[in-house]
Amino acid sequence: MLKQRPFLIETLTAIGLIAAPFVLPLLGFAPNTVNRILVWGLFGLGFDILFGFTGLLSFGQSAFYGTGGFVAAYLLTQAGFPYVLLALVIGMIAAAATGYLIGLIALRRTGIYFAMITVAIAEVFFFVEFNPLSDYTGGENGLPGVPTPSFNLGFTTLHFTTGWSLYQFLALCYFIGVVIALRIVRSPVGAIFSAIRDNPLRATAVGHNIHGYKLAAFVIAAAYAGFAGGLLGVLQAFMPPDAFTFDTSGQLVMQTAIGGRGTLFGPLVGAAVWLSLQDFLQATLGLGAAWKLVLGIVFVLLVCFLRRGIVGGLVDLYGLLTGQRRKAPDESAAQDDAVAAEAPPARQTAAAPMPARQRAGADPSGPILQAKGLTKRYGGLVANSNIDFTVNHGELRGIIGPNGAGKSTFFKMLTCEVHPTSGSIMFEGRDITGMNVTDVCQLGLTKSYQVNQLFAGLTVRENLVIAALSALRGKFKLDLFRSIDSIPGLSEQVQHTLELVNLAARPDTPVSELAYGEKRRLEIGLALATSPSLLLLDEPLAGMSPRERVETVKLLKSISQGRTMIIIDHDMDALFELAERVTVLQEGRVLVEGTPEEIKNNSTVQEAYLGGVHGELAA
Ligand SMILES: Nc1ncnc2c1ncn2[C@@H]1O[C@H](COP(=O)(O)OP(=O)(O)OP(=O)(O)O)[C@@H](O)[C@H]1O
Repeated sequence: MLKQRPFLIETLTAIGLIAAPFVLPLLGFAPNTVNRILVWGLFGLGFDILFGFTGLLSFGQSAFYGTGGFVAAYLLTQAGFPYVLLALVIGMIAAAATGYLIGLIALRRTGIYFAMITVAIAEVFFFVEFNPLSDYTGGENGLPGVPTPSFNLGFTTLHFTTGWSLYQFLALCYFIGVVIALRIVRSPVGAIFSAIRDNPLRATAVGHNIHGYKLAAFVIAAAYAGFAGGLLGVLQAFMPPDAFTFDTSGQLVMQTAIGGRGTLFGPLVGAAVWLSLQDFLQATLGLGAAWKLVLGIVFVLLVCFLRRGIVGGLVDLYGLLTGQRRKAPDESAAQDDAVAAEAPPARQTAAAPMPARQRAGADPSGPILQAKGLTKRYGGLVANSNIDFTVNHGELRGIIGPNGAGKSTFFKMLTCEVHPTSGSIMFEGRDITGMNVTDVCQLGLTKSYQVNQLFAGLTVRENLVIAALSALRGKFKLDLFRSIDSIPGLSEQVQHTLELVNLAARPDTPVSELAYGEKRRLEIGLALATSPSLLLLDEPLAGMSPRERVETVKLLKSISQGRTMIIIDHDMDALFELAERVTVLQEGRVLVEGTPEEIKNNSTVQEAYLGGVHGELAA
């Protein structure tokens, strides 16, 4: 998430764009090169929202660049449409609509399969442009005669023709593009984009409809591409057919990687490097087609030694100088969980319990959760068998069982991460069997994970913001231009959670710099920030030192006030101290259920644990 410094980046961008015609010629930049850089930069703004912020690597942006470009060029050259700006906007809308339809298909897959689908779709567009639609697109000849814009102001007419004159129009378009992109990445939607990039599984689990948000990012990128495609036709007075080629998509990806993804300005800087190198190596040194060899070497060096690109490298350098270095998401992820340093002891929190969600009509004295006959089979393996399980409002239930007893699978079924083979789950009187994890979280049932599932590239506060946004905004809302700070109750809820999990002293610390115990507390905080009425904790004490365990048990006690919780853990002493009732699972079945005292003295339970933690039980 970009830091909220109102208008600073916008002001610097405006100054840069105004100064460019005076400074860049001194550095040897021709106006046409600068104009091409601006078009690529605008194209890249949308792509960076998709790739840099949302983590979706598309190799098919040429499809939208070409669509927007050819729609605008067709209107202006073939259909006699006189308004250049309006034609550009229509082209942009056509590209966005195309992006919506393609996104519906491509986003059904993730990772490399998503990327492959985008390549295939771009190839289809290239074919369609050349063959069935060649009457409209000009086929291999493209569409010549695209006019430049002029605006009649009544008392005078402004003409933007070529060179620095056209630059003014392109610079204004780029500036508006930057302002819109900044609004988007600073909005709640922008925050959720970053969460999807860092950990889509957890973004889903804290209650966000990530498919909807990914589609939004895809459409935004397509809209930017469409507008930039239209500008290409205006810039060249000709809409070239190669706008649709794979080279266009590939060049955009490389420019973004060179300039720095997730920075918005990376694609512009990457385009400046690419185009100036091209001009210098081809024209000045006369290397011809061999210039790409040099470019390839530059690209490899940059990717190896400046992983966050030029802009990312500069941001890191600034961070180093000012002591606020932010690690790249993948860099953080690599270090996540490798840090098992001893955490500072947790103080017992003074924060009052956060209000849990209460469904209208729910009986606050009866059962909040009822599972009947819950069975889960993985092929021939029965992980859970015919489990009947009831938890009442306000109860703190413990679940124990030897390794492989089926505890985590049981939790996964309750939160609808996996669907039961048979049986049913009622939550607050509603049948949630077969629902998805996002909807169940929105109803007020969520869990903290056995293995940390944090947003590794974000800070502690930003992590909690992602979770709190789901409770405050629902699973999907397109408030693209709203400042995240303007959401009522958000900062209070985040602050409250920070205090509850004793991380109020480290809100701006990146996740990668947290000690292991702190990460575990943040893991619990992520679940808590969604305001659940039933909170499941899967081994919250796992991997903690004895001192951390004692402190975390205190923390769990304070969290449990006014909340219903189910805790799985192997630490019997801790669980017997916390829970009012304990359910023992063995080989996927409920072995016995009772008060901690009854469980401790139960001979069947002791039998189940013989050779394991029998001593602990007897203690
Ligand atoms: N996705 C899966 N595919 C196949 N088998 C699975 C899957 N998930 C769990 N199992 C199997 O189901 C059984 C129960 O696993 P589960 O993780 O629920 O146990 P657990 O009690 O949580 O264990 P632990 O205490 O070690 O975390 C195990 O035999 C496990 O190998």
